[in-house]
Amino acid sequence: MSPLLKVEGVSKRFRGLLAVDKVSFEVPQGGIYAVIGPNGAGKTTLFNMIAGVFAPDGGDITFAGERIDGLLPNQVAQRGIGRTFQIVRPFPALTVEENVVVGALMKRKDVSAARAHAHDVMRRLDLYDKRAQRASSMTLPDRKRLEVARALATDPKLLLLDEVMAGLRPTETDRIVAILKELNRDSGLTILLIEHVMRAVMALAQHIVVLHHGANIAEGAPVDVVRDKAVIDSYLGAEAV
Ligand SMILES: Nc1ncnc2c1ncn2[C@@H]1O[C@H](COP(=O)(O)OP(=O)(O)OP(=O)(O)O)[C@@H](O)[C@H]1O
Repeated sequence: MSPLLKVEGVSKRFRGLLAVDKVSFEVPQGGIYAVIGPNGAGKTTLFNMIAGVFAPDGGDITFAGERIDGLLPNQVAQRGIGRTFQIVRPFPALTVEENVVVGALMKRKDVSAARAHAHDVMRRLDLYDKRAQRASSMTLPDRKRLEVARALATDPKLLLLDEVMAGLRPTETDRIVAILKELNRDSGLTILLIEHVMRAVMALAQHIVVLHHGANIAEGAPVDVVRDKAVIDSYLGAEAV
């Protein structure tokens, strides 16, 4: 089967800095893959290229058989890639429900259909009881789940998650991990996550890609990647293994 997402030799330079250096990997339909690596390794830049924020300086990105590198963010989103941001950015003055409806309207013209879909998504993310609350008054764990809900409301085939577990306690991390596993199992949602919280990576990912100084230094099954000497030296440290 052809992969849902194919990243081939993708690079991005910011002035003198090679932020992403000829990175290649594939994500199969229905997979949960993770990108890990130290701060500044190029993970968010890679996501930004997949999501259409930056065009790569070199390389190809193919999604569902179509080249998407160079498309604009809304064109990428229309094709079925939903994303969250490292710094959560819901509309603060809107309620939880209104925020999720905004996402749902991307693929729906009808507001009542968008609202019905938003209700579905909020139930899945344990946000339904908080739907009337303003985003600005939410706790961090709730805002993180709202960020996932907003992305999910756009009906993605591929969900890009940028550090959704950061700052959460282990019980809250486990709650999001369980929700993501359920979405993957029930709807076949393909997930690519950037994550520093290894507890979540090990619980979720079937395959890990490791970036360091922009380059892919290792990839494979989680059990193998965490024992890889280059990964331990550059990122995990010996105590993590
Ligand atoms: N818009 C930009 N302009 C200039 N330099 C940038 C820009 N975005 C990222 N960089 C630089 O590119 C490099 C990779 O950054 P990136 O944010 O992709 O790393 P990261 O792996 O996501 O890090 P973190 O784990 O801290 O989020 C860094 O040196 C960063 O300073």
